[in-house]
Amino acid sequence: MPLLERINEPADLRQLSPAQLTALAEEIRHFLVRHVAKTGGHLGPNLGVVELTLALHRTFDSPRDILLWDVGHQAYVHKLVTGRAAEFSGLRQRGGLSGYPSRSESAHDHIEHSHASMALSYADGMAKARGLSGDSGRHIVAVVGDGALTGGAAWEALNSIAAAPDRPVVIIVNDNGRSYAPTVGGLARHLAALRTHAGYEQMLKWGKRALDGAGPAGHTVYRALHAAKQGIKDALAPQALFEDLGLKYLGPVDGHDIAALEEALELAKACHAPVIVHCITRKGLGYRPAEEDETDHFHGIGAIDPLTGSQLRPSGLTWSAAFGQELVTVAAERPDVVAITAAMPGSVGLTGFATEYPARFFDVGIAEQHAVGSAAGLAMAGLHPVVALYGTFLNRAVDQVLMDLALHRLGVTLVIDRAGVTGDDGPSHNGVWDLALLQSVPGLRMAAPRDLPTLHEELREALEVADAPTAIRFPRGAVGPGVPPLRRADGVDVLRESPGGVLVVAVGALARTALEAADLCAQRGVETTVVDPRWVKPLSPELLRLAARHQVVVTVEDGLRTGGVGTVLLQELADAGVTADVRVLGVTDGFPEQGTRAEVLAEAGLTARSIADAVVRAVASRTAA
Ligand SMILES: Cc1ncc(C[n+]2csc(CCOP(=O)(O)OP(=O)(O)O)c2C)c(N)n1
Ligand SMILES: CC(=O)[C@@H](O)[C@H](O)COP(=O)(O)O
Ligand SMILES: [Mg+2]
Repeated sequence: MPLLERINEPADLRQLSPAQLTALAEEIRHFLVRHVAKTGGHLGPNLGVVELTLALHRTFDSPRDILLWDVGHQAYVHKLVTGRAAEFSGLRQRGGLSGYPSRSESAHDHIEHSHASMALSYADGMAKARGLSGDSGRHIVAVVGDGALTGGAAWEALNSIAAAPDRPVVIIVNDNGRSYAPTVGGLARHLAALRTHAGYEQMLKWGKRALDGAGPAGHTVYRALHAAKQGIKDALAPQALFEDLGLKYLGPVDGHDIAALEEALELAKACHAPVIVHCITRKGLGYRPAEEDETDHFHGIGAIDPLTGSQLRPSGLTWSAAFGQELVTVAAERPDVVAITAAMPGSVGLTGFATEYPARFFDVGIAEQHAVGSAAGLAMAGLHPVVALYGTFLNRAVDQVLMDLALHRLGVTLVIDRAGVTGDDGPSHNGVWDLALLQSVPGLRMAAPRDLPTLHEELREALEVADAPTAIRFPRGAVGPGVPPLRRADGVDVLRESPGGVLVVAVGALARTALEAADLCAQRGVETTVVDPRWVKPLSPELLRLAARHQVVVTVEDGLRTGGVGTVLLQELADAGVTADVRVLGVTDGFPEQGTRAEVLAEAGLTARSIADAVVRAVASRTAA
């Protein structure tokens, strides 16, 4: 019987011999490749934490002890050893296993969102609560990647954790040297310097073994060496930043050597003080296509051929790639244009720009607030920064957009990728907040391209704005076919025109769906005019004039219904005394259950059929009134 089938709970791991643990790790790697190749997911990160997860669950007693996973994308092995192997065929699917920890799945799970650099804050809070409850026997362990450690929130928590030696937290730094791309910055350099410790520690071990064979004299020499260890350490290796903060530092430890890991974890457990265990791991370990993938070691993949690692459903030209290609073109004409990413150069389409213009490209690590804040500095110096990030991660930098960009009226362009529903990455990844959040930013101008031509146009228009922040937002996935306008009036693209009294205002990439809905309406005797406002903040006066000429106005946006474009239009029409019947269609549940983008959009009533139903109902109720 496969060993994995014998593991129903972490305690089962403690019965295994070292040889069985090695065999189990092998089985787990095969299991991960077999399943994630079908479902897609974070294969590379999870292949890198197999031994670490086994050692953690053998040393600590979850769920009595708390195991926290920063980001949580690397918790598949944790799920496997906590009784969920049978559910992996439904990973990241509607009604299936979440791609992140989920309290509804298991008492072993705690943090459910996927936003980096927060686990240490939970650990600090839980440690304080443990102190108040007197439950000193409970260990609190947080696994934080080297990438997540570049996030400011992690240092806010470390500052607090280090200040309380009587509030022990075990911090596992899972250091594989990468976020997606190699982790950047001074911290990454420091961790790398500490990693060289590995050589130093090996040298000590070798010295011990060699001297052990030399009898009492050898022991005397080794004891002298060991006594001088701190001096040697300071001389040969960098003084660990963490120790200067007041945290104990253990490591670096080979993150794939279960015995060495357990030795270090037992030491950490016995520390009874805040302690860092610095584990050196390799993302993608044990699966050659991931190991050899220099882009991101299969950080996050779609379905692949497990034999070759090749993508089964290549997506064609994505919005991210289209943006990146256009920015490279523009940058040739605009030497003032610079680009910033928060540790996701490939995902947001900036790899080409980074290659062409390395001096004008900045990866700030997983630090969105700093990405926007540093853009303010670049703009004040006369440059035009383009900050490319995912919609859901922009949320944590809204204050910087408000106070550092808008208040100073700085020409910075935010390129908001994965805007709108993403779906299979679960509720914390949908980029549904940007349209509503940014509506509140004074002076900020926002565009939502519907296809490639409008992406190019609106990006260039945004880059011309030097006295206010601008934002361009587009969804995950392929750009799709063009949607040519019949005509453009004062910035508004008329996509379909009819004498009927219904106006459909389609925001961004949903324009094509809105046109399909218009066809369905026509089949039911309702003729509609469909327009794309292109710039959704501020709304064009022409849009208000168009709306005032129609009895029914239906707005459609891939974003929160409350506070989005439709809400603003409704308010502006009311302010102008327009009596049109306005129906706002958008995402009403900000935290939809995971599923495909199509499933979540359907649930939100944003399919062609559901939009057509809404239009026909609005006309019927208007007629009845
Ligand atoms: C605030 C935030 N920004 C960006 C991301 C996207 N993201 C997911 S995992 C990841 C890299 C994490 O690197 P690390 O913490 O080292 O974990 P590893 O994947 O190497 O195990 C990033 C940037 C995120 N989850 N949260
Ligand atoms: C965990 C995380 O935040 C990222 O890895 C994210 O899952 C990537 O999303 P995309 O697959 O849309 O790039
Ligand atoms: Mg990493």
